[in-house]
Amino acid sequence: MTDRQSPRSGQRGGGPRGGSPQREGGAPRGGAQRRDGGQRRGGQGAQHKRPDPARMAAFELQRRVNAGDAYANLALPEILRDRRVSGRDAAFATELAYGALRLRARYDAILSRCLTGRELGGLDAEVLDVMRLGAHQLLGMRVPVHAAVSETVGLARAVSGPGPTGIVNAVLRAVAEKPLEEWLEVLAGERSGDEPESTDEQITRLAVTESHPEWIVRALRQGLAAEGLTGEDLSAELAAVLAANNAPPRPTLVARPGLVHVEDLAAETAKESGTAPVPGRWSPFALTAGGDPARLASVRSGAAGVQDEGSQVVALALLSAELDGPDSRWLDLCAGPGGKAALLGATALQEGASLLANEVAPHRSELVRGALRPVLDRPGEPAVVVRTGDGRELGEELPGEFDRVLVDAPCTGLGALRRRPEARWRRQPSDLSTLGPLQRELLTSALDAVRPGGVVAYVTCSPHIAETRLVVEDVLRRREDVELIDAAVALRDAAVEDPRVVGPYVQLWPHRHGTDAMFLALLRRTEEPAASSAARG
Ligand SMILES: C[S@@+](CC[C@H](N)C(=O)[O-])C[C@H]1O[C@@H](n2cnc3c(N)ncnc32)[C@H](O)[C@@H]1O
Repeated sequence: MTDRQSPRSGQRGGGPRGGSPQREGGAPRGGAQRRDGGQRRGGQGAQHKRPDPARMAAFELQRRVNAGDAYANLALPEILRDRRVSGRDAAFATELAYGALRLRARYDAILSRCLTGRELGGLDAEVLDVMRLGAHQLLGMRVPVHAAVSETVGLARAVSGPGPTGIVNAVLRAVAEKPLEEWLEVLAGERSGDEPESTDEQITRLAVTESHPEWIVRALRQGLAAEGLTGEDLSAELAAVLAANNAPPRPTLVARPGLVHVEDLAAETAKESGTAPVPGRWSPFALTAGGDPARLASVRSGAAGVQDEGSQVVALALLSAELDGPDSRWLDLCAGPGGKAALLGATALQEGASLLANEVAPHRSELVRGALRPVLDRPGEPAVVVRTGDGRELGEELPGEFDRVLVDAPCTGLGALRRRPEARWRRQPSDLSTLGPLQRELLTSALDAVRPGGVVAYVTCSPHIAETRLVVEDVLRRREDVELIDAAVALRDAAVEDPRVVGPYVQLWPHRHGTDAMFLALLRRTEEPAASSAARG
């Protein structure tokens, strides 16, 4: 234990980090270093040597994700372990596979322009995945052309036999003829006449050049427009957020208050990784560091964890919101896997509050238990407790019981696309029709569970207005015992000094804040529970 640094008294941990997101893991540009320490020989003799394990690992991940239903972040560690790929090779494999997954639409558009007399869809799926990996080495990783082409041809031979090697070689050589900037101009196309680009044209163009499904480009545009952006500002920010989604973030750590001091965690990470950690830009408990967080003793003990700064600051904003009366019973209604619950639980322990962390999925409530392990099962009251159950029922079961409630609602996750390379291709607009009613019911239940005068934070890791402000406005319309309070004020009190964050809703953005695109609304109960039920009826 260190001295008690509370979210409500903590100081910001240093100046703005600034700069754009870094390349993941600092992978080498000229091709991976071989596990035996030898340097790759580029093109010479590559036709007859086995593909290197890093590229094989990247290919296997592509296949598992594109042909199956694997999640890249879960499958990759297993693949790297099985293929004994580690260190710089693992970083190379990660950057290669994640980049090819994220930028699939961009690369497919380029590859199809380089395929003469054939349709991309007519290629074997394995061959197409090999080509995507080749394209990313050439255009996204600056691997020298001879190495990228010959290694990719070797990979094609290893996975599909000699048949496709000719076409892979020809297509990649054509890809290599232009740098990325020129390809992007080609994809953007020549527009004739002086007519300004229409919104639909802009969305179609960006969907290809920035590799996102059109419905997501449209949703992000709407989210930015909801903040009052128009014209060139809107276009510039839309392009910036899409680009930010394509840049892998470095993992951010949280030093859970009262369990480890952020400066001690910084010293630990510096020792472990050999690189200087960078203090958080917003959260006083955040730092960004190189190396593998899982190797840190503080992470293994649960005193620290990996947590995006956006997630940290929305939880801190709930605790900063002004409250009259008691402030000792907190609820996290949708707690799995437990990142925000762990921050709330550590603070609860410091401040003598209790926390009920609720999660509907049993396997995810086990994850919550794991995240909360340093603060669970402490003798005496108040306590940090994990419950498995449907959050929609909690408002009726425990009406008016809590002073502060977090609803971190299940959502499309469109705010975290940069860390989930396949998510943009898996999510569908139809997901909103199941999530919308659930989000409304969970928020309603949270408002029933909070006492009059208490505060509810409605949070999503999505900037899609259908799951952010429209949900809140709908619920507000149906109840007379709830008022919206300015989340920007609470966020400022908690940590975030950014004049661009204007209430009452708060929307963080990866291109502005370097965080996931977290949404936060704060609502206060104003009447007795009975009145709320009547109003809901
Ligand atoms: C966005 S995640 C929460 C993330 C979490 N707060 C954290 O910081 O780690 C939403 C969670 O809500 C859970 N969930 C979905 N439906 C629920 C329900 N009816 N009641 C409670 N939890 C639910 C999901 O299983 C998921 O774990």
